[in-house]
Amino acid sequence: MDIEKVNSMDFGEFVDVFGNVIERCPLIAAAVRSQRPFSDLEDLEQHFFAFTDALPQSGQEGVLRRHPDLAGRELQRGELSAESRREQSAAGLTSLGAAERLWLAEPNAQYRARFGFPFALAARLCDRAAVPRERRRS
Ligand SMILES: NC(=O)NC1NC(=O)NC1=O
Repeated sequence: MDIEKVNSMDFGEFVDVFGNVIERCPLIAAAVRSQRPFSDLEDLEQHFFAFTDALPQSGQEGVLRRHPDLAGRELQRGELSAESRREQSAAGLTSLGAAERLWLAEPNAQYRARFGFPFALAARLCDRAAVPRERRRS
């Protein structure tokens, strides 16, 4: 994507395109847009990092709370964002059987009960093909 194009996007278009860079937090994209112009896409990415890093702990926990559980209810109900669906699919979570889903539901619930937000990880990195050969366990 061309950075000139990004810098010239109006508010609605920018939030449409980048509103889910931080899962279900279009407000962050709206705030980042105010920091235009960006020198390139890496610069744009750095602004998202800087914004989320600068949030107080309560804000960062709020961001985590917006994440759907891995292989959770939203997936079953078809309510994942396109990005989450792609990520969970890359990790094989969209094709689990009922027993495997149940097996994951328990630790998900325990984690949420203990910390107050869902267990979250970059599911797409769980795709074996995305892990460099030398870092694979088996
Ligand atoms: N809970 C959690 O990690 N959710 C997710 N992670 C990810 O990469 N996509 C998700 O939906």
